[in-house]
Amino acid sequence: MIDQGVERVGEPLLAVQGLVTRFGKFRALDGVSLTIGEGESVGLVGPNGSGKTTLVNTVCGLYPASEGSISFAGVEITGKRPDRVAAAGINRTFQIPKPFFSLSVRENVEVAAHHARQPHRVEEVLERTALLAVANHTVDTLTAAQQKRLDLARALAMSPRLLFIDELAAGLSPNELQEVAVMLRSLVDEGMALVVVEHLMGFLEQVVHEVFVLTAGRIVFQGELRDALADDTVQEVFLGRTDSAHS
Ligand SMILES: Nc1ncnc2c1ncn2[C@@H]1O[C@H](COP(=O)(O)OP(=O)(O)OP(=O)(O)O)[C@@H](O)[C@H]1O
Repeated sequence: MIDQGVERVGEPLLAVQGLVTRFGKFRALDGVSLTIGEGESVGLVGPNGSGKTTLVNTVCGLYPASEGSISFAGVEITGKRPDRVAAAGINRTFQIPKPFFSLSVRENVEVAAHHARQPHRVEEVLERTALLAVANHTVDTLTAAQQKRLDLARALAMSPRLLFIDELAAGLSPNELQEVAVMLRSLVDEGMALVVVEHLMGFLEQVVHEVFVLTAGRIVFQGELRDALADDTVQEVFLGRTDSAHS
């Protein structure tokens, strides 16, 4: 069982303080501090290699924190195993989904639901992620977009309070992107907190309230997306790719 602790009123849902993640001598995260409130939806943007996935992996317990602390709903989770972090209510999707390929879509979601904090309706998750029609198919028959939706379905089946979305949009068609944006927005409307790692600003602006801009393992901006795009430091960070960042 995860350390239950006592949830304090007014605590942010996620509080990251002075987080450093080292690979050898390289500091992929170099003192990241941020808070995310219950039901907030934020974007995490930054150039390739700036540390976005490392931040997700460190919060989720896949990488050990070298320094700093992470607490969730007032309970320290620094150094907890990924399954303990998930049991506490933090789930995530992967840039490259890792389903059980020999199982059906429904079985994949059932496995995740088995570990849920609260019993969850598998059929509801399948419907919500538009996978009901292929629920009995094995995963190796799915398109790339369906595999991404399955990854999201598995995360949702665990009833997270905070969900990290790691570049879900890459490789989706404009229609699929729009559907995913609407689905994520509905999760936020229902009170789930979201952290969306994404390069597509047009997608982000439909889903998040504000963004954190990360470069070289440090947060250099926090605020509304439109202010981020007008910020000198942020423009410098994206120098050479500012145009595509608006797409
Ligand atoms: N397991 C690892 N071992 C060694 N170095 C790593 C590891 N994971 C990430 N890094 C390095 O840490 C830095 C941050 O990588 P990370 O994947 O977090 O960046 P990112 O912002 O998510 O990039 P992208 O947008 O390309 O996904 C990079 O220099 C990367 O090479």
